[in-house]
Amino acid sequence: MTDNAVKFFVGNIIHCPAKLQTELIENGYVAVLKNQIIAVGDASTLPSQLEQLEANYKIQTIYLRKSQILIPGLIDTHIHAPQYPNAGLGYDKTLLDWLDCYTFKLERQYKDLKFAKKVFDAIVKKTLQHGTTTACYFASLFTDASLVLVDSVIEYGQRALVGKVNMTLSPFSDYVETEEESFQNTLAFVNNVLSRKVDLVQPIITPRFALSCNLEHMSELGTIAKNNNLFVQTHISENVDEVAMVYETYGMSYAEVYDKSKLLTEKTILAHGIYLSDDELQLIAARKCSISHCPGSNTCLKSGLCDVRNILNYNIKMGLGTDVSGGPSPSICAAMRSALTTSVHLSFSEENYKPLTYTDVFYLATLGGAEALGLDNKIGNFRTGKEFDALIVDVDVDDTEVDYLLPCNPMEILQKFVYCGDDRNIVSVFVGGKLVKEGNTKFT
Ligand SMILES: Nc1nc2[nH]cnc2c(=O)[nH]1
Ligand SMILES: [Zn+2]
Repeated sequence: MTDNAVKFFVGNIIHCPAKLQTELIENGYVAVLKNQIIAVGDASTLPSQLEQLEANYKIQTIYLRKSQILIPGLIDTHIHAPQYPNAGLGYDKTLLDWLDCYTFKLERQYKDLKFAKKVFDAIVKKTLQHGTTTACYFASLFTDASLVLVDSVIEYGQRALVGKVNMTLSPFSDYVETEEESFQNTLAFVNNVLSRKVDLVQPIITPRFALSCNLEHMSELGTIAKNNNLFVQTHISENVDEVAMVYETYGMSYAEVYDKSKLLTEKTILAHGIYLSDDELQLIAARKCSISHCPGSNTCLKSGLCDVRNILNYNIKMGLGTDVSGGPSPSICAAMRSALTTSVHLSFSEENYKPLTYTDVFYLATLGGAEALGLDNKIGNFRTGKEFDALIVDVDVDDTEVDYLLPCNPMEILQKFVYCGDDRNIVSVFVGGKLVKEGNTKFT
């Protein structure tokens, strides 16, 4: 497609204009110039739109089929790129043993930058294939390997936050760093990423969790985040043994530990949050942090059932995370399904509990994720002025899970995609207006 052309995507469009709200623009259009959405509307007004623009721009029109919908790109708010080779493995353990027996042993291997490149190319390509237009990555403890992930993300055109992992406490003497190394290497990583001046990619400060860093170290990392206006990501309250160990170590709640380290800000993404008390949720809400819900991981590591409805009631920003390889799947579509299952399971033991619906998890996977990552001014839905991160979803593709035997209306197409779809139903993926995955869509 020509770069200075205005592209009109015409057909059925579904997005979330606000928290937990879903809008269908039936027979609508989204007009895109370069990376930006310049107009959204009803296709009946298209002739007058085209007339206005034709004098100055080339026009390209992409007509969606009846079995297709245009939706915003999916957002993974928590994923560990180096753990991808372990996806599907090690679920005989729970969190703390899983870290020692499987995860650290794999993560130690990323001094080998050839191995790093192979894995990072694979995970970036795979997540894009599954429609993840934005990912918030835990990269490696090693700075060079973390920069290899930045290379892969830039090469394949994904939008991403990438963090060098920090940990000074670990069972392995060759997989740990001193506080000084952590501080210096984090600064070097941040400066390297910022110096590339790539709009799509930003560094994020990444203390692993309260059991791998001490208070002083976490405060220093918080200072780097503050001085450079960066986001912070870490884990919180994922597993009962972990929560107990944090209390034993610090004599205060998990959220208080991070608050004491000045890590709780409106630019903080906390993964899991299953066992947070009301006081902790109030504190997290007051600090305006986000929570990444990782239901696939919470199930496979037998961590527990996270009550999303309860967290949303505190007005805490929330998105979905695959948490590969705590979670087995790199797909946010799978995470949506897993969030639905978890919510239904919660409803079995709580009277009058209203389980999440397919549109609720669609919100979490799109605008919710954008809000959690502080990117809702840029992406998350099809508001004019935002960047065009989008997927064309088709439920009538040969050789997939979905047989399209009876016509579906657009909301049913979304519902089918959420419950039955996979990457084969994502026929086109756009990041910042650029086509990064092309399926069987006709460009006219
Ligand atoms: N799920 C998960 N939880 C963690 N807590 C600390 N590190 C990790 C990790 O790598 N994965
Ligand atoms: Zn994680």
